[in-house]
Amino acid sequence: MTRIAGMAGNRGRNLLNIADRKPGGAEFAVILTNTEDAPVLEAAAERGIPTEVVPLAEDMSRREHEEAVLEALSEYEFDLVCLDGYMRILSDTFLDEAPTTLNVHPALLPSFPGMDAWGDALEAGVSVTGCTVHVVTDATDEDGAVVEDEVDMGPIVTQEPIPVYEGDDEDTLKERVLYEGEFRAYPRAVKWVAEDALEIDLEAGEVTVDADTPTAPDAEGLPARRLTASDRADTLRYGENPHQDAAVYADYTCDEASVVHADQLNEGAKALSYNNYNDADGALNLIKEFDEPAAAVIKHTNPAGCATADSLAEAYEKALSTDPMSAFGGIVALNRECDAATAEQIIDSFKEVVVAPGYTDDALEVLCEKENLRVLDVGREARSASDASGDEPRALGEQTERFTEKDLVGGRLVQERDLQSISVDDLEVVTEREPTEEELESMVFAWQTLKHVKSNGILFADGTETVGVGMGQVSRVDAVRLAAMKADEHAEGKDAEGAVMASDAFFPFPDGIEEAAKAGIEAVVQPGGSVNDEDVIEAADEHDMAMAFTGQRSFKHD
Ligand SMILES: NCC(=O)N[C@@H]1O[C@H](COP(=O)([O-])[O-])[C@@H](O)[C@H]1O
Repeated sequence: MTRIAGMAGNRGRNLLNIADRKPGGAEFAVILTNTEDAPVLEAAAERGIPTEVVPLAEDMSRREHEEAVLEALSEYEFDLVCLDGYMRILSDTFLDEAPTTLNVHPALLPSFPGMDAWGDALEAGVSVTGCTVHVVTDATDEDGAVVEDEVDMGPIVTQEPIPVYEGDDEDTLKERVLYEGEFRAYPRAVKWVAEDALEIDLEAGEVTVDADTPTAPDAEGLPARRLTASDRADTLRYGENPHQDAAVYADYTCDEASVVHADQLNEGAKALSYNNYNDADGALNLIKEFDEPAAAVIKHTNPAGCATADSLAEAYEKALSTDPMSAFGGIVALNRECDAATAEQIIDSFKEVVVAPGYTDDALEVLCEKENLRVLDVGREARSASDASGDEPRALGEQTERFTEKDLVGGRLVQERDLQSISVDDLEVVTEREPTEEELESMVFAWQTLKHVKSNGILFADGTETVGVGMGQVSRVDAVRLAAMKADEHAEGKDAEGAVMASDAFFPFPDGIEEAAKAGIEAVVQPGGSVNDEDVIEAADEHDMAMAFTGQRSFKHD
């Protein structure tokens, strides 16, 4: 276990923070100050940490004081020294005898060394400053006099950026640097030491972080520390509910067609709400799956219906007729320029938002009749390559963003987007009956659509249109029942008879197949991989169903 000797001149906030968090299990052996009334003494004592005071007597030289400090510390065992506002420059007298000594400075060194890091940062007009944890190196000459250019210049261990906001003064900026910056950076550095992950080469002036530790960058592109910057593009009326404040932030490096960067063509209409953004993003992601003309209607991020067809109007009609009641107040996404025929259908029932890669003039006129229908254009350049007139435009379906993230209390989950895309060749038929050509096409469509349904998700499809969606159930068999109920009670002009069922994970028991058979399902696509696969296949064979395994899952939990 790493034991630390802390040295502070005043409050020692960083030392106390480290003492409370014990990064990598590190603990304090002692905290020493050179000031008798330093507040850190009481706070350390409260935590049961031994303290030492080594005042700087008037006639004491730098080296004599450092020798006295070493003497006081000789009572303790420690393998790391952490400075925190210890306002004495240390010479080789101390540093040669002490183990690795770290300090934190409230700026991104080598910018703004010295005593007024915040003032200097504000005066320079930087929009980002931060803090630096560095190894302390000798900044004195042979006589023990300070060499200003050497102060705060030891090898950098880690840094933390902090934005400077419009209207910041020294106090507000200092607060942010000290608490949001230093409270992250210093424990990180101590953790690395405690995990033996740091290699410090003082001669070369270099610090390297051992690549085998979980804190080091990994080869897959998931960085040890994720720094993302995005700009507030808009303050929203409210969040998911009226009592929640919210804003949308934009990442200007994103090349992909996106709702965040879409133009709202009927500017006079209400601005998009938090839920509109979220649902429209889900809708756009769904129709990016398809090359053929595709339409989807989304409610609460789940598809109420989705279809591909020869024309956009036909695709929309098929998507809507899956569950027109649920589609009320929904978000429509299209993967082709919206034409007048499609627009006429869209305004036929209440919809909140339509998002498409462009609109004909006639379509726009029709859509703008509806005051509260927000019309979003994701841009000509985002159009499907086949029907865009520009020079090699980015295809709408081209997905360039690699990761998604979800905030958790105290951290966040980051993962690669689910960019899986299957073809008929990927399907492994496991039943006695082979699927027909139409069933195979339907399986692929159902699978790509199901990727956008919350788990546990079940989707019934006929041809390339949905007929029933069972979303977000805590049991798979209930999801089947829900899809069957939707197909039976809500779908218009179609039902589950002879349809294909897709399941986003394997069936753990044959009951899901039994329910599907009752609904009229004749073919199933699912990942496979259950210990009960044999029983599930047997149930499918009994009903003369064709079943194919994808070999991969398509969970979507949020
Ligand atoms: N170059 C070192 C340096 O500037 N250190 C600064 O002193 C603070 C501690 O003082 P405090 O105990 O008064 O909060 C530290 O938080 C750091 O920002």
